Amino acid sequence: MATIIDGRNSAAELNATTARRVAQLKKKGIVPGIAVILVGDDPASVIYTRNKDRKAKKLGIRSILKRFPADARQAEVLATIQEFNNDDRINAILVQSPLPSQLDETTLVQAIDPAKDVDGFHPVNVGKLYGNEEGNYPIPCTPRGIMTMLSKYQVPIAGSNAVIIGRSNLVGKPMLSLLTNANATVTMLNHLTPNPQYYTQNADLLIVGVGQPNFIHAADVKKGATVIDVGINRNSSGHLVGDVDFEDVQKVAAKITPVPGGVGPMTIASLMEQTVDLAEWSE
Ligand SMILES: NC(=O)C1=CN([C@@H]2O[C@H](COP(=O)(O)OP(=O)(O)OC[C@H]3O[C@@H](n4cnc5c(N)ncnc54)[C@H](OP(=O)(O)O)[C@@H]3O)[C@@H](O)[C@H]2O)C=CC1
Ligand SMILES: Nc1nc(=O)c2c([nH]1)NC[C@@H]1CN(c3ccc(C(=O)N[C@@H](CCC(=O)O)C(=O)O)cc3)C=[N+]21
Repeated sequence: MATIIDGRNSAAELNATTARRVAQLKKKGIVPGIAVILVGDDPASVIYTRNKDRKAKKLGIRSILKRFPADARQAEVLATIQEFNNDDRINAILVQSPLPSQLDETTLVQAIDPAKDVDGFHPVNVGKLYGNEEGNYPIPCTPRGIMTMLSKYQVPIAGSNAVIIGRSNLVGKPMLSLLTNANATVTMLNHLTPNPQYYTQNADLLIVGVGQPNFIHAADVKKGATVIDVGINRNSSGHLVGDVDFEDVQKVAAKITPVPGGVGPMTIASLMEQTVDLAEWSE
């Protein structure tokens, strides 16, 4: 049976450190602040923003949620981003995705001050990660949380064969940069990849971010592999499930993340960590 990589426990540990860092900043009169912009009422986004808001307040981080109706205009969202850019009490800004189709996500993300870009989506920060640059810059929170868990559970990365399924800007692409920078040999699959098992069966580290329940079974996985399930789906009975058939895959994997309780809680903890990073870097 596989070791379960416990995201809740890892998140609790990280949040304790973040709370101590917030307390240190408060002694200097600094309160970290995050602003989340949510347009419309995509159910997953509503849950995610509520969890973030709750966690931020618990850790002593100022949290502002700015909500717009689904028919919001580009100019008004843009104006709000400018306001947060100019607000000294806010050092982290996040525009929740997905956005309604009348809004241009690229333009909105590029309007965020790169020093306040807590999602690490601004092209300046994307470029720094891609270039493996030194120094302080934000990186996407889901991949960051995954790297933290891999390190905590001593999963070897350098010299490993890593396979990522999915190529989004939020998950797959930043994960590709982080693993490549850490000296893994990385293969990234998409929906047109012929014979995906050819890759997955040779993966020491398999990262799955597709958005389909039961996408990965034991037969797809190399014995002794580490499997990271990023997917968040509802199954036919309404329960939250990942992309990996957990019961089946845990028979062959050495280490595996569950859903819920895996990547999700670490994403939020990493977002809080990075909010405090940005506050410290801007001191
Ligand atoms: N736990 C967490 O913290 C987070 C969870 N998520 C979850 O992770 C999942 C992925 O999110 P996100 O990256 O934003 O989603 P996207 O929908 O943007 O991307 C999905 C990716 O999966 C690929 N894909 C779809 N079908 C196949 C297939 N049959 N074979 C190979 N690849 C395939 C797509 O390929 P192609 O590009 O070719 O279409 C695409 O690149 C979702 O379930 C989301 O809810 C997301 C972010 C954070
Ligand atoms: N700009 C932007 N940045 C994101 O990082 C981003 C986004 N948009 N859009 C949506 C996805 C999705 N996402 C999740 C984060 C935490 C949980 C999470 O906390 N999950 C818990 C369970 C939550 C529950 O029980 O409902 C778990 O997996 O255990 C889920 C999903 C971040 N995303």
